[in-house]
Amino acid sequence: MSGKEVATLYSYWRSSCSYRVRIVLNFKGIPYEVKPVNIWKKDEHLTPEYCAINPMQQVPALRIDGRTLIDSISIMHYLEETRPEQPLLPSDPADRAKVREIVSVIASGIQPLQNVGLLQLLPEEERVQWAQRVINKGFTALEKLLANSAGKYCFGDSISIADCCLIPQVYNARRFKVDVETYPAIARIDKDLLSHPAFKDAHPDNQPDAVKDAK
Ligand SMILES: N[C@@H](CCC(=O)N[C@@H](CS)C(=O)NCC(=O)O)C(=O)O
Repeated sequence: MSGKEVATLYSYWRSSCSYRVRIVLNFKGIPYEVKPVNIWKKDEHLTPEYCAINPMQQVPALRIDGRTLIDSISIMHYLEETRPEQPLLPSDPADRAKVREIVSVIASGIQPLQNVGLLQLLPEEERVQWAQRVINKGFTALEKLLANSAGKYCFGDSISIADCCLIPQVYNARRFKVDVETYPAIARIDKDLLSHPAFKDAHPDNQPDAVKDAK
C-alpha cells in the first residue's frame, strides 16, 4: 500500500467475519476506512457494484494495496504475509497447523452453519435453537483443542489468527444466548482479549454510530 492509500473495509458492524478482519487490521496498525454493507437489507446494499466486488454477496471485502480481496480468512493470511511485523502465526509449521485447526473449526465448522443467510431459510422460531446447537457442538470441540495448548491464548502465549476468529464467534454465541461461561478456556481467553486495544476497538459495540446506523 502506498503511504497515502488507506484501506477500505466493506463490512457490517455485527458480522463476525468483518469483526475478524477489524481485529487484524487494528493489531497490525493498518489504517482503514469502513464502507458499511447492511446484510439484512440486501435489496439496498447488495448493489450490482458491491456484488462485483464480492460475488459471494457477503461481507467482508477489503480494498488494499490496489487490489480487492474477499473472504475473511484469505484476507487475514494476506495481511499476515504482507505485514509480518506483528505476527499472528507461529513460525513452526506444526504450531501453525494447530492454529489453523482452531481457525477451521470456527470458520468452517461453526460460522457458516449459523450465518444469517442460512438462518433466514429456517422458520423464525427454530433459528436460535439451531444456532445454539451448532455453536455448542463447535465450542465443545474447541474446549478439547484448547486444553491441549497450555498458555494464555488459543495457542500458547502469543495472540494468533485463531484468537482473531474466536472472539467474534464468542460475540455471536452471546447474541444467541449460549452460556459461554460453561466453556472455561473460551471464557478465559475472551475475558482477557476483550480489553486488548486491537480487540476492544474492533468490537461491534465500539463502532461509530454512523457505521451502525448506515441505512
Ligand atoms: N467465508 C466468508 C463468509 C462470509 C460470511 O458468511 N459473511 C456473513 C456475515 S459474517 C454474511 O455476509 N452473511 C450474509 C449472507 O450470507 O447472506 C468469510 O470468511 O468472509
